[in-house]
Amino acid sequence: MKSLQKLLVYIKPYKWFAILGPLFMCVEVAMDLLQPTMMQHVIDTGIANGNHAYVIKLGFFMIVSAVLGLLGAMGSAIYSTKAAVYFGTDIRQDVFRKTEQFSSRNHDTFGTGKLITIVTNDITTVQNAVRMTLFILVRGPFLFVGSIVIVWLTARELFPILLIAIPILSICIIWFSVKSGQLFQKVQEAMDKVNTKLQETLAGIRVVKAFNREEFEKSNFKTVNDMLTKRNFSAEQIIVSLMPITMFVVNIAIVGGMWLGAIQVNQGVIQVGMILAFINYLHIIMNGLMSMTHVLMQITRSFPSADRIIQVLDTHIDIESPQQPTPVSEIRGEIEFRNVDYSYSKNGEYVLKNLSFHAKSGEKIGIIGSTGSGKTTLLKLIPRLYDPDSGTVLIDGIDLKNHSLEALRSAIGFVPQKATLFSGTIEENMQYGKEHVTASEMEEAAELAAASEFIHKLDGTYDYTLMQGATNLSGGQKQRLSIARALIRKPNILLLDDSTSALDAKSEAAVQRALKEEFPNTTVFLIASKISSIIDCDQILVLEDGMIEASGTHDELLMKSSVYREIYRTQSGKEILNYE
Ligand SMILES: Nc1ncnc2c1ncn2[C@@H]1O[C@H](COP(=O)(O)OP(=O)(O)OP(=O)(O)O)[C@@H](O)[C@H]1O
Repeated sequence: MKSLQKLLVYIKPYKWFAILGPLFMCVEVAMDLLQPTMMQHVIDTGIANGNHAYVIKLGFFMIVSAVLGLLGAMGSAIYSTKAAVYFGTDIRQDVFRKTEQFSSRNHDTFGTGKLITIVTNDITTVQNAVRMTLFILVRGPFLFVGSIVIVWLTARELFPILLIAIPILSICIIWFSVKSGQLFQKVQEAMDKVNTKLQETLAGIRVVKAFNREEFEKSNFKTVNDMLTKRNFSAEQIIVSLMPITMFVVNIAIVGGMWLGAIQVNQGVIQVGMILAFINYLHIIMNGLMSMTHVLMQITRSFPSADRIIQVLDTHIDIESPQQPTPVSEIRGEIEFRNVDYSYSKNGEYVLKNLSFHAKSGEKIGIIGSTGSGKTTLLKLIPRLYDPDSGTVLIDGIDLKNHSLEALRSAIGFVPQKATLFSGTIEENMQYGKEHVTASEMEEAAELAAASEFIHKLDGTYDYTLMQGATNLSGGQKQRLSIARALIRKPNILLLDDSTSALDAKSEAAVQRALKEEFPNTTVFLIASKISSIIDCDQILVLEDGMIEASGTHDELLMKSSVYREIYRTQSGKEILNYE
């Protein structure tokens, strides 16, 4: 409820549409309410007395009121829809902007499946609730209250029937609205699971096929899909069973009205036209109540959706640029970790434990260690994708948290473990590295990343279009493009997370050489699984279970690190005998 109220600020810019919609609706409702009374007069005054002129006159008024009603309904539909659609568009834009600002930890908390459900389903649900509220909510109470008032004024003899029927109808409607709200919350949760499963399976479809796991995934998907169907079914059942129940109550009321009316017509108290008008008003009352119910259901259904949207919009972004960053003319790339601890979950085990090291500007730092020892996590702390739980990371002697986030990230070239490229041309992907990139800059970066040769074989070279996930490139080609994209910005800090693993030995050597010769002042962090990839580094960090087991040059580590020696022995087949 509160969340929906909070979201209503998004209607402010479209307040005129939101006012005009219900105003037009008032015209329609007024015209609808006039019809039965006019009909009553046509029967009781015109037809009963053989007054043809009166019948024609009222018939003309009835047509005019029907046309006005139609115009009112159209105007209301147009303006209500405009207000609701723009409202939804603005929220979608803000939710997208917010998720872009999310830190990696914020992302981990929500999960991609849930975020997609929020941007697609939840916003549409809230948008529909606003549209229906503007379009129908005014209509429902107006028809309802208007009919009751008119029956009181013109057919008071039949009013007792309403006194019984209306409370019964109201109780049914309130119960159905509350129940449907609870059930739709469960529908949304089931929808999250379907989205997450779908996204995961589609992203990994090649692995699914290669391992012949189609049947397994099919049955997994069936489980979550069946759950969604079951919950949808329960929720929809509630909605569809409301109409027959309401109809039943109204029909009983009509029978009661006719019975009471017949007695009074016999006694000469009322005329037949009044009974017909009363039955019409009963139908209008039911229509009004049904409209209100649909809106109430849509509104209660939108509560959980609004909560989830607000959850995103109100999420505290745990990594933000400082209000007053320490002014620096240029980030040189001297990096120091001081007693850094990091854990992915608040009370979880530390992935990095009391980590300390110092890298001078322009140094090449190799990182090696067993799987899950924390290498990638260490790298991710440098562009502040995560912040340490304790300890400090300093660049050029200044705590990372005091650097402008934009300036910091602009100084860094990052090549993630999994080469992530976007659908679009190669040039557009290069522009991720540098916005206004020239043809010669692209060529230079591609050359350094050993990507030029294969790009020139592609149809359209830099205009070649990559499909979603760059599935029309090989793993090695994706890696090279990903490296070129990082090099194109001539970064002062370059982070390579096992980025040459899919390159052949010759290409890897070419990239290593290019880094050394063309980027002598760039501090490079190079995670590798092969010692040969980091053998020439100025400093190598050996990570073991989140701690630095040892650091030094290749020769120093052969002397002092048993872990490093073991890796070397396994990879080269050589024993090192002369260590202390
Ligand atoms: N987003 C995450 N949420 C929770 N735990 C994570 C997350 N990412 C990594 N971890 C855990 O943190 C630990 C270190 O992971 P990390 O990716 O840093 O290791 P790594 O040394 O780079 O491994 P590899 O050599 O396999 O790439 C692992 O135990 C991993 O399960």
